[in-house]
Amino acid sequence: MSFVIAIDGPAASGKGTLARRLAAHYGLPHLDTGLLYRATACALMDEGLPLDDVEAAVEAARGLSLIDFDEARLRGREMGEAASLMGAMPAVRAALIDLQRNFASRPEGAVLDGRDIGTVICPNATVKVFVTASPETRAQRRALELASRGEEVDYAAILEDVKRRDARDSERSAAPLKPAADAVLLDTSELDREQAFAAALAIAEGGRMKARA
Ligand SMILES: Nc1ncnc2c1ncn2[C@@H]1O[C@H](COP(=O)(O)OP(=O)(O)O)[C@@H](O)[C@H]1O
Ligand SMILES: Nc1ccn([C@@H]2O[C@H](COP(=O)(O)OP(=O)(O)O)[C@@H](O)[C@H]2O)c(=O)n1
Repeated sequence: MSFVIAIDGPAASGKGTLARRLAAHYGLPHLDTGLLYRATACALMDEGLPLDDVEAAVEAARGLSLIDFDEARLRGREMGEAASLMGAMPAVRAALIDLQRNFASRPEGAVLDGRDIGTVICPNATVKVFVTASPETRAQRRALELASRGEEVDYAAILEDVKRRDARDSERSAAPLKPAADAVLLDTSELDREQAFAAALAIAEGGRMKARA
């Protein structure tokens, strides 16, 4: 039976960390779909094109190749902001659907994390988790992450980034950030990485058992 786990949530909530660990636990492939939006923005920047050029963004999205991703660059602060501009363009979202659904349709299943996995990309996922944490907690985690990557960090500016991105992602017309009706909410504000993983694993096991029954 194919086992698809959809993890959604706002910026720096811990989606990627949980998705990676669940994928390793179950031996499933993992796709961080935020990287698709980040790589689309990066392609425009590299060509010196404005980030509101919809046609160029769609072309860049269609031309993405998962194996070419320079993750260190894509995960920088500037690219997160630019990616959310890409995510607000319905045509860019449409151009990325097939790649994500193909990834999710592997026979064994897959783990995908993003903003619209449970609502749009994989509405029939076996398990859906919506990960949240307070904006202050998320900004703190992102600041530590960026500092560990060698970026200069300003906590107040990162908190502003997180709030601005939350608002843009939640208020856009196409696939806004929101929990699917059948998603389980997981607030990790008070949980360390191990506790958050244990909670996510319990949710995943619950969904797996239910699907088998
Ligand atoms: N429960 C947690 N407690 C503390 N730090 C965490 C927790 N979950 C994730 N992190 C850290 O927070 C940062 C953002 O997590 P990440 O999984 O990349 O979030 P997202 O994919 O939602 O943007 C990473 O540096 C990660 O190691
Ligand atoms: N499935 C997805 C994934 C990301 N995105 C967009 O891409 C941006 C970057 O996503 P990300 O998951 O890499 O960002 P973080 O949550 O890691 O900060 C988000 O702010 C969204 O606007 C999206 O619209 N849909």
